[in-house]
Amino acid sequence: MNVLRLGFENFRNLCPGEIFPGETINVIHGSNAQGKTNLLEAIWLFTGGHSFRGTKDSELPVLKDGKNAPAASLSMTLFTEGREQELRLELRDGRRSSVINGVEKKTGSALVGKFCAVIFSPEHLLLVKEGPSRRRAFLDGALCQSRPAFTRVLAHYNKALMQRNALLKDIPRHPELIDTLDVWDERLILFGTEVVQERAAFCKDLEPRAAEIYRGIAKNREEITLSYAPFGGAETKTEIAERFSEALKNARNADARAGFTSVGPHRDDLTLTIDGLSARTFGSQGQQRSIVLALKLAEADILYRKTGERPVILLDDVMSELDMSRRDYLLNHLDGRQVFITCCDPETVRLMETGRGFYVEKGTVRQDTDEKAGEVHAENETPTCESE
Ligand SMILES: Nc1ncnc2c1ncn2[C@@H]1O[C@H](COP(=O)(O)OP(=O)(O)OP(=O)(O)O)[C@@H](O)[C@H]1O
Repeated sequence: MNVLRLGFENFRNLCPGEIFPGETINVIHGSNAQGKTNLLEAIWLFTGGHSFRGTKDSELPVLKDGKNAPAASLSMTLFTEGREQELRLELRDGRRSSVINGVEKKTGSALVGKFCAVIFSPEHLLLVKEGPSRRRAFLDGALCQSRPAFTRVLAHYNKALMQRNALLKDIPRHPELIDTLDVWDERLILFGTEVVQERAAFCKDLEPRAAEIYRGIAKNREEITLSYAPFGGAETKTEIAERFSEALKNARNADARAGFTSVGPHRDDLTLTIDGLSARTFGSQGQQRSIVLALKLAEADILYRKTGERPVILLDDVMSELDMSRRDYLLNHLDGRQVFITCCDPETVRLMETGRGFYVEKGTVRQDTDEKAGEVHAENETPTCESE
């Protein structure tokens, strides 16, 4: 799929306007705090997801006299499913509504599945830098997008886990309740086994793709591995269920004392290595950035294989800490994908062999005159918001 046009009105600091992106690389450049990420965020919201910066919907419309305006409006012309489609997203009083090809929908979630994108923002570096929960969230998020049925399985597992934990907290006051744990153990094993199998199958799919992309980014100088192997690497459904059941039994008394469930897929990790060493402990800033990028781009490829539509790639502030050859990979070797990259350095635009540049200043977005190399910005005069 390809974004052909994006329109924005009253959205954050962006001056009302529209852009016509190219179908390959689109570099959005400008100084700090001019509105580059806001533009990326406007595109992202068409996935139906929340802001990737954790902002509430009511805070997204433009600030006027210290208050957010009541409404913001975004529109997109998208080429998908073999034709042009018109999408509109309205944010009014913190609520979303949408219009898809002229048909009004009461919710913004009606857009889910219409527009697909994969986002990399600096916060995603926590996927390598922090503990296992970030990596589990990455796996589960990617699985929910590519296999919607997984969302239900995960919800059932989390519900059973919550109920088991509530029961464990009651046991010190009512020791006789310990026998009723069996019911919740059964449910945890039923859904947990499926969670583990789905994650393991996804990682098997993801690893060769991510490794190939990483080799491209690092110009074949480094190798990465991904490993998700809970319960001693058990593979079959029966094996996983047996080992999970055994682990729950062994941990039962300790869990009752602690008041929570200490074993299961909610404690799993995805191990990432670069040249055999833990990416979290030993990876440099550039290597950590590169491995997260490889995971995200591989996730996009898997989505493409499952849905037949290539997700749009949104890369926010990805260039800093990457050397020239890694930048060159992102700008010139992501063939067949529509990519939006934000950066401060106008030199980045000159490294791009084909694509479009957009210059953002004080919320005004202008397309560069030079289609190929994006010779800085079109007009000589400083663009300003009409409302200023
Ligand atoms: N609701 C809003 N209304 C008006 N302005 C806003 C709103 N939300 C954020 N801003 C402003 O938008 C400006 C641009 O933010 P943005 O994150 O897009 O910058 P950027 O160009 O990506 O900068 P950087 O290179 O530093 O990441 C900020 O100065 C911010 O204060």
